[in-house]
Amino acid sequence: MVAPPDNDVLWARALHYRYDDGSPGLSGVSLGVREGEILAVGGPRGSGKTTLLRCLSGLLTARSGEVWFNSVPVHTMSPAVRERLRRDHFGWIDPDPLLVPELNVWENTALPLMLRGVGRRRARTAALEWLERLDIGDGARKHPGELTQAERQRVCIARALAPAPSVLFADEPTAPLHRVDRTHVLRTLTTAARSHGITVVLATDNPQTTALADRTVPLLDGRRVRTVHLPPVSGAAEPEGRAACSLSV
Ligand SMILES: Nc1ncnc2c1ncn2[C@@H]1O[C@H](COP(=O)(O)OP(=O)(O)OP(=O)(O)O)[C@@H](O)[C@H]1O
Repeated sequence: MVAPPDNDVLWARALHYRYDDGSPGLSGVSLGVREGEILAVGGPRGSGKTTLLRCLSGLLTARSGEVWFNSVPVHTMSPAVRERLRRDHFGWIDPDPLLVPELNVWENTALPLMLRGVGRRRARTAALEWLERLDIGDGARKHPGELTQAERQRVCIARALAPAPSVLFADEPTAPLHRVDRTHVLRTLTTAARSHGITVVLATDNPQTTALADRTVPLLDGRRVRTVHLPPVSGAAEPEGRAACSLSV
């Protein structure tokens, strides 16, 4: 087992994953994520973005390959230890805004903090601060059923940021939002992550989203690819004069 570079908060080597029905999820993906970096995982639908985030976060165990978090091997951890790692150090945002319907907005937001042992009053204060930042403070006492889908997603983002996780995994976090909302929410998310030193791994097929990241790792058919921009073809009119192709690396 080769130890990962010191400055990578997350490091994965040769990850392979296959679903129970035989669908290939990942075919030998390696990558490193630096501390405080906002890394976008790009690629079209079905390219393996969600599978990669799940393997990196310990939600799925790769069939082969290694995942390290702060130089600690995750791939050899027992399920219980992996669960604790996720609870204490990782945050997750899904494309679908799932909240506990019986709890109000601030209680939903405070839940991960309370699961980490933070007292109710402190957890409530932190939750309210994050809800304000995401422009949903007025709805703190409402229940999820009284919110729009976009408002519920803002709550999910506040809930993921409130415990200041070491790494935030965001799987298409703005998928349910309107275009106008999208930029604002993404900027809030990335600014908050940067100011709190939170590393973000963001799955997206949206160029607007990748533009806010420090770096993009593109996937295709479960493999990392490198996009190569070819020089303009002389005599051809723009934009057809430029072409791009993807190579497996
Ligand atoms: N639960 C599952 N069972 C079987 N196959 C799956 C499952 N989830 C994903 N796959 C398959 O694994 C491959 C990678 O899917 P994945 O969801 O990781 O891609 P993605 O890039 O995140 O796509 P999307 O943007 O549609 O979510 C696809 O071929 C997909 O059909």
